[in-house]
Amino acid sequence: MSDAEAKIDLRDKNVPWYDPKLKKLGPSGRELLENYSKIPPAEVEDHVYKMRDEAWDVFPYPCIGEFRFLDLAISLSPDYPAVLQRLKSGNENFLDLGCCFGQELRKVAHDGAVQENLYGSDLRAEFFEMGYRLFLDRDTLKSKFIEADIFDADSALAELDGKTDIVYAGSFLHLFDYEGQIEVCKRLVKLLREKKDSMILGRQVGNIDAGEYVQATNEGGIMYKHNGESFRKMWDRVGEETGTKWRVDYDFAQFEWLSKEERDKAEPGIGMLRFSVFRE
Ligand SMILES: C[S@@+](CC[C@H](N)C(=O)[O-])C[C@H]1O[C@@H](n2cnc3c(N)ncnc32)[C@H](O)[C@@H]1O
Repeated sequence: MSDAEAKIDLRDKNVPWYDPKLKKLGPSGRELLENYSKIPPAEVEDHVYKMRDEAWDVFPYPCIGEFRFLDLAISLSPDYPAVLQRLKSGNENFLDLGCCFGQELRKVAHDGAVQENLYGSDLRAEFFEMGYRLFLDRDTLKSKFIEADIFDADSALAELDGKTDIVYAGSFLHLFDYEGQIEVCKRLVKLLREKKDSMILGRQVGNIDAGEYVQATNEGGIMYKHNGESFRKMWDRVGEETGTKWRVDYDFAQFEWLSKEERDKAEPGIGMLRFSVFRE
């Protein structure tokens, strides 16, 4: 076991991806906690620290250690207005895949989506409990959470096969190597409704120089970091192997939350790939 793996096992906080201090709580995260969860503004930060540390003990992902679970991303997509319109209609289903706290699901619920049509899914059901406690909505949220391993074709997620219109996959595909990502995408093809414009949107860590990188927090220790073109090629292959066609829109940007100093120290070429993949 490597030193990093041992620290992960022990939930050690002395790792570069555990920020002792919240640098800045993004306005969308704060808005959600104050207006959806009705937490008094002066109590928001203490609540966030407490819940972050509890989630760290479930699994110490960088998105938890760096508080990125409150840096809401779905509404930054250029496709968000159309997605929201579709989810307000009451005719379409939404799945937040690898939802962790389910923050993006809460964002669309808060923005007016029909809650009964929203699903969250994760390998670790402990995160669903954390989500209710973070957002204080156990008795009000009408959405459903499904415990499932995305690689298990017989999991409870099968109830959504062919019935899902929109999938959000935030910081999810990058948990796997290239072949793992292909397998997940094929599973998504099965989950999505066989209809033009059923779609997947999301974001994940990428690199201008696409390829496999060592990442201790990933199962298997490898993260395939895409650039836009490699991501598009992956979907071409998924299409060929499933007899389907997909259009990929993307943008790639440097991590906007890093200071200039942190950016200078970061891995060369690293950035965030944001994508929307539409069935044709
Ligand atoms: C890095 S977090 C991303 C959380 C959230 N989607 C976001 O955008 O911040 C990845 C999540 O995927 C879940 N996960 C990891 N492997 C999985 C698998 N095989 N099947 C389903 N969920 C998985 C983890 O438990 C974790 O909650």
